Parts: sequence; C-alpha cells; structure tokens
Amino acid sequence: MMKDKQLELRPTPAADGRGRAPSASNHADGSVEQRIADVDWSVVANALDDRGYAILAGLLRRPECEALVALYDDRDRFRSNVIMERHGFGRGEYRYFDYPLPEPVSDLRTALYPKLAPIANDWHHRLRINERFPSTLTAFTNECHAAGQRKPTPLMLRYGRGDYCCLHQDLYGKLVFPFQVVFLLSQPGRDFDGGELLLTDSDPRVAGCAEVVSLNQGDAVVFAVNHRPRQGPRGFYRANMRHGVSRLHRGARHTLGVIFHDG
Ligand SMILES: O=C(O)CCC(=O)C(=O)O
Ligand SMILES: [Fe+2]
Repeated sequence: MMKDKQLELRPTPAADGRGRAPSASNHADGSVEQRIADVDWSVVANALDDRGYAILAGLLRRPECEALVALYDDRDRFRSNVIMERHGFGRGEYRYFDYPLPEPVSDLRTALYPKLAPIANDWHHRLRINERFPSTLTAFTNECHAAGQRKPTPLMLRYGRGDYCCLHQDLYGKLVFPFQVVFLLSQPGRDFDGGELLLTDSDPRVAGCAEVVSLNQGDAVVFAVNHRPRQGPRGFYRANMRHGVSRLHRGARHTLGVIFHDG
C-alpha cells in the first residue's frame, strides 16, 4: 500500500523559506517535545479538515517504541485489562494506564494537546458547539475531573495473529476532546502482517468512505474521535467517524493510544 505523501508531516527545514521549525535531522536525538514542536501544525490542521486524519511520520525512534512496548508487561502500570472478545469489541487485548502515567506517555499527551486544542476549537466553532478547550492539558484534565471523568484513558493495545478491533469511537462521558492519536510501535512486514488501522466516515448525506492508514513503526496518526465538520450547502454539518483495525495475518502488533479526555 502506497502512503499518502500529502499527509506525511515530517518536520521540515527552515531553509524551505516557509518559516517552519528546524529540520528533524538537527534534532535526531532531540526530545519528543522538540519533534512535536517541529511539526508544521498548519499542515496537520489542513489534513484534518480535508480527511479527518493526519499522519505524523517518525515521531518516535525505534528504541522509544521498544521501551513503550516493554511497559505492556508491567501490570502495575495499568488500571484495567480488556479482553476484546469478551465484550464483542474484536479479538486481542488492551490495557488502560493508571495515573501517574509513565513519563513518555504523559510527555506525549502533554505536548500534543496544546497543538491540537486550537484546531479542536476551530472545529467546535464550525459545528456550532459552544464548548471551547483550554490551552493546556492540565486545565482540560481539571475540567474532566470536575465533571466526574477521572480515569486516565491512554492505552496500549496488543494484537497477535487473527486479532482485530471492531469499528468504534472512544467516548467515555460528556466531555470529549475531538482528536486522538495512535502510535504504531511495531514495524509492518517485519513484526507483523495485516493489522491495518481503518478509518470510516459515515455521513447522512453521501455514501460512507473508508481509509486504510498505512503507518511505519514510530509514526503517529491524529484522527477525529467522533465526528468532523463537513461543508454542506447550508454550512458545516457533522460527519460521523469510527476507527478499527483489520485482522492480523502474522506476528505481533503493538500500539499506544492517546486519548485526551479522561473517562
Ligand atoms: O491499534 C490501533 O491501531 C487502534 C487503537 C485504538 O483503537 C485507540 O487507540 O483508540
Ligand atoms: Fe480506539
């Protein structure tokens, strides 16, 4: 499957004359926060507007992915373990982290939130939804906790051969941050085959679409949690989005899911 180059948002050099942040190669060993700062977020905003998702290529290095995968077996890190088959969610399992989140997970959630909050506010404006998001994750988390949504929602998923995840939305209460991010921690072709992230669009006015999001190890994809604004003849309306994972044919696939509202 060819990747859609348009949606691959590697940090690009300032030399391109468009005032972007310095190149990723200057920050090869830089922090994840720096890599997130180096992404051109206006390109992300445009991709989200056009298709409801955007790929952030190469956000994590291979050793960082491996360190995250290793957390999966540390049961004390997690508040719950879900066997998907038992709930009709698919086949495979996932675990929700407990607070305090492991530092790399917390760092990613904290650094991504302020980049996405302005885009989230713009979507709410277009969809005529009154709620606005504060500029920091701490402030938003306080709002979630005050509304009774106190459980952390970042999760790790592990799929083996034959496992899959049914189409769903990650909603846990009244407060919903409209974007979530999935990091692929394993390498397709080497660690596993099959197991592709699927995004579907169901729209009351036009035929629904599906996208297969091809990722490499360390790539992240930002996508709409529940719906996205679509331009209609009388302004914007809500197109419903769901995500899932196709069946794994071989190997093991790990992902980290970063959801911003607590549950
Ligand atoms: O494993 C995947 O690619 C999907 C993960 C997921 O459903 C989530 O993070 O909410
Ligand atoms: Fe999900």
